[in-house]
Amino acid sequence: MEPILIAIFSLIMLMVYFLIIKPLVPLLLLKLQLGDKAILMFYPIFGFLGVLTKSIQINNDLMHSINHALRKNPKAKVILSNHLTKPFIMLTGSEYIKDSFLDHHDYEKMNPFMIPSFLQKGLVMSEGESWKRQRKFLGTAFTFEKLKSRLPMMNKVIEYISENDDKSHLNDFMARITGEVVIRSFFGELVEGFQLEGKDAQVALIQLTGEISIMQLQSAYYFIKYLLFKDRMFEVFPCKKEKEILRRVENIRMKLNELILKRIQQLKENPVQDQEKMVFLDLYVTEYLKQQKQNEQQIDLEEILHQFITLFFAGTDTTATTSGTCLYYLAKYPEIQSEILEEVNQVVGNADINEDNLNKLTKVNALIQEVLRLRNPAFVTLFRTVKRDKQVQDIKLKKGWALVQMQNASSIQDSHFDNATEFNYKRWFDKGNVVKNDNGYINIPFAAGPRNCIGQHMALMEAKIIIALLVRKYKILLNPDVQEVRFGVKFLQTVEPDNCLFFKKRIQ
Ligand code: HEM
Repeated sequence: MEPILIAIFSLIMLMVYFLIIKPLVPLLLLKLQLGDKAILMFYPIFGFLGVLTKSIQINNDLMHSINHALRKNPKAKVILSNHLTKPFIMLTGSEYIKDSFLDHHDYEKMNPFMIPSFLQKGLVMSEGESWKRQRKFLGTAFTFEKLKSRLPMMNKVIEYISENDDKSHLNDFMARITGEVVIRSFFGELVEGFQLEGKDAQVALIQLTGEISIMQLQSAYYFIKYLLFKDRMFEVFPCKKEKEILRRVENIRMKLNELILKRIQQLKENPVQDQEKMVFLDLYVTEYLKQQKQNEQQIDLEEILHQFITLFFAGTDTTATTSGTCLYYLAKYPEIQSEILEEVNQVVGNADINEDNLNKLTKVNALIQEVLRLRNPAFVTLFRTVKRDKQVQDIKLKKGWALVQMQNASSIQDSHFDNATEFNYKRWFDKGNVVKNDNGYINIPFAAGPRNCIGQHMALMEAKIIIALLVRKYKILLNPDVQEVRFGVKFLQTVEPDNCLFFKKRIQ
């Protein structure tokens, strides 16, 4: 009996050491050093994700606990938490965030997909020279000037999907629109009627990427596997669900590869001459063929495929959730909805949204800015690992620690916005003086620095058209059967439940 008891005792002591003492001691030392500048939110095993989950359970709002702590202690520059056995540093002070964004080479992003064959070689995950080359190459395609040729396509997609979707699931409805826009922006006419797994391509991709990204939040088994093995988690003792996901990933990869190869063949025989008409794939294939001719191959098929998945992953749910949250606020505040409808009728009338009227939708723009300030779906950046011991302002970070930037932390402080926690879209009408004590890193919903969001113009363009066209066509109402609307998390900050809104067709 005794040896068994000793073994159990030793196991418990080991667990206490790894799960509590090991991450907690450096956090306590940091707290001692930083005093008021640090808030300690230690939560054994689950860390930051445990804080969010508890905040949803108690307050119906994933950000409540963190925002409450930050407002109570406006001097705080950092939240100290844990990620299983490691210290987890959440930067909240704008100077700290600035330093870490500028020194981006010192941090490695953790792949949120855990499947390296899907995203790893694209812009979000790549590093060093490969990231620099991709950023430069794609940067030219994401300017407003280049994107404006997509406006007719966006109008068409929104019209079609809003007419045909049953609109009973807000986030699905929005993601069908934004997913289709990304697919068409990448592949153009090549994807007409394109299906994956017997479904419309964007539906299959949304389902798959959604399932993968929330797996770790759904069961402790996946969560601990993710913390232990990261992007190798699917390789280690895969369960039935993981094997099924890997099969779907392979199937989708194969279908996308066929599409890319088809375009390579088409452009070999018949190159596109007009740069303005090129979708993202055409830009890639043209460069790929040019490099092949010059024997200087840098882009390969795998990169093109990963880039598509990257843009789909980065551009679909983010824009969908932002638009969905805007619609929720319009339902909650009917007077704002009337003001927005009046603007749309005056500026756009019955026409499509084009380059001229898009920029005159100042109230629609103000609504989106306010949602991004207060309810940014990307409430923190992707998790990072610190690559080497380094200093950020007065914090000494150790190699291997986990870190995120809370890019909206300053947005809820009265020192930067009047009545900061109040939803007031009118604050954005006065363009000049919205942000107080601004150092350029206070209102940064799309992050900042060299690795800021490359798709921000596209996101704003899409969200404006979605809101304008939907408000013109439908009266947006809160579903009376839904007792409580909450801000939860489906990888991103999301309005829940999914059936919280009604869309009642307006009499034309
Ligand atoms: C409202 C919608 C959006 C929001 C709030 C948003 C937010 C962000 C944020 C915060 C980052 C930095 C992430 C990090 O460093 O961990 C980022 C990066 C990125 N976003 Fe967006 N995004 C949106 C829409 C889009 C769209 C529409 C696309 C493209 C179709 C896109 C493509 C990207 C890419 C490729 C990166 C990585 C850039 C790099 O590392 O160089 N995003 N986004």
